[in-house]
Amino acid sequence: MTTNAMIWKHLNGGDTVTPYANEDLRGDTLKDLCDEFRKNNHIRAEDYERFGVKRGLRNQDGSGVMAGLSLICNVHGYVLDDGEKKAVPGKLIYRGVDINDIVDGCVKEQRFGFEEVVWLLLFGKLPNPRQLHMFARLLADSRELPEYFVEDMIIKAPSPNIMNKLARSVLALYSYDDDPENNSLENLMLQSIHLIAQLPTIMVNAYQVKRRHYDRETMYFHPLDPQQDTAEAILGTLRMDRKFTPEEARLLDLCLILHAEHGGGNNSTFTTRVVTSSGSDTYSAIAAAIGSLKGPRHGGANIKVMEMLGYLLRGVKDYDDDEEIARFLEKMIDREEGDRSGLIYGMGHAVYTLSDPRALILRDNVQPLAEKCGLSDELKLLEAVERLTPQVFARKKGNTKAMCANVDLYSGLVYRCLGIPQELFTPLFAVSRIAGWCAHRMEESEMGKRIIRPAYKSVAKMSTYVPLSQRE
Ligand SMILES: CC(=O)SCCNC(=O)CCNC(=O)[C@H](O)C(C)(C)COP(=O)(O)OP(=O)(O)OC[C@H]1O[C@@H](n2cnc3c(N)ncnc32)[C@H](O)[C@@H]1OP(=O)(O)O
Ligand SMILES: O=C([O-])CC(=O)C(=O)O
Repeated sequence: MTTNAMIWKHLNGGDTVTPYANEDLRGDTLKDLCDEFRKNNHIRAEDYERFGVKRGLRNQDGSGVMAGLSLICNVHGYVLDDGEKKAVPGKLIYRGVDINDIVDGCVKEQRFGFEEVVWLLLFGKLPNPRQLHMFARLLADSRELPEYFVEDMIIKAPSPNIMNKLARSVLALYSYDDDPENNSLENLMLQSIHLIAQLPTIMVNAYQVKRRHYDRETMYFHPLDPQQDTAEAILGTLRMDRKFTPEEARLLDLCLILHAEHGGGNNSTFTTRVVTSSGSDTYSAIAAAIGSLKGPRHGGANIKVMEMLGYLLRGVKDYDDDEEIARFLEKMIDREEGDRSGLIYGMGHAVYTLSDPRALILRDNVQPLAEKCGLSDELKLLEAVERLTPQVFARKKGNTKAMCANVDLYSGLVYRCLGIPQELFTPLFAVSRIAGWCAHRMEESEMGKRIIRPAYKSVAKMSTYVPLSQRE
């Protein structure tokens, strides 16, 4: 019997009752409740325009409403020419340094870059060799979880969804912290370093327990090796035989570099800033950000891309036939194919127009690997999605707005080449993006100085209070 059922039984004097009376709710009652909601809740589309509401905090041209100043990142996707938005190739700049230069530097020197990026994001300047060495060792030494945390919080409370488990584990770490409510810079720094180091450990442990509990497979709890950098630690604890090649670890490291930060306005980072601005604790802010990233329009799109690929592989007969693929994509937009959401995952972006630099780097890296990994058809189809979606949109919606592949289109193929299970794709995004979240939390806490509080225009009509006995 589940805990809920037991509590329910207790409350009902020993009679077993369905928890939350779900059985009753599933029938007509639930339908009636939803009908009641629909009857009383409708906002006319024209009212948004009438009251100048910036839906999704967007200006008329799709650009984001300016919500703050930041030193951390610049996401450059268009230029304004005489007030008009002009599409340009995308640029991603961490603390003034172009992401392409960071990647090229690490590739040239054949070394890991994630630790360097975390330092850069948190402190504001590239580390020197001594600082980098010290910081990489500090992160490695901080990866262990508190005593009995895995037993009490992960093994005893598995989740079928690793993002859900990450959020719950981060919240649970609050009670293992001696000073969780202290929002001084020193304490935020300490908590940030611990969380950045521990999230990969939580992810792998949560996955192993999920395997055992839900998939009835063997789970492995390999000890951490304090000599390993983040990407190596992930592969070394995830794989049954603990083995991986330096090339594999560097490819995973590349993914971590690319996902680490994306400005203050992306949904999960803005969530961090919103929660931080209320003065709440680090665990609440990071758990909320994980919840945001999980969504299929944000980081969760990397799993949805693979699901979409499955629909394409099954639904398209000739993978070289652009017309057939385009027709399938049109049906996806019309909610007749795919997951019926109307979305083509991995395509489109709130800021980028001609290109997302991360998607280009990931595509360049997966192209030479796809055949060896047995993913040639998958790559061919994703390239077709990238090539054809803008045309399909132009045909369907009659607009020629520039639209590009985003970071989520090719990341899943890279992970597949590394043998990483699909359910870890979004958690890996979180393991990397937590660096950006922490940097923004510190910036918001030190420099924001105002609770974030936008307004909602009320369009409700006044109505008189009617005593209960007189209501129909
Ligand atoms: C890490 C990341 O978060 S990257 C983004 C990952 N998400 C995805 O890949 C999901 C698919 N893409 C999308 O849903 C969108 O492109 C987003 C969420 C990324 C950006 O959304 P927006 O900034 O609102 O997009 P934009 O202003 O260009 O689009 C407006 C219209 O095009 C639609 N649209 C944009 N992209 C897509 C898409 N990939 N598939 C279907 N429709 C789309 C929007 O739903 C909207 O339609 P409407 O005007 O009829 O309401
Ligand atoms: O910036 C955005 O809106 C989404 C995105 O690409 C990210 O968070 O990496």
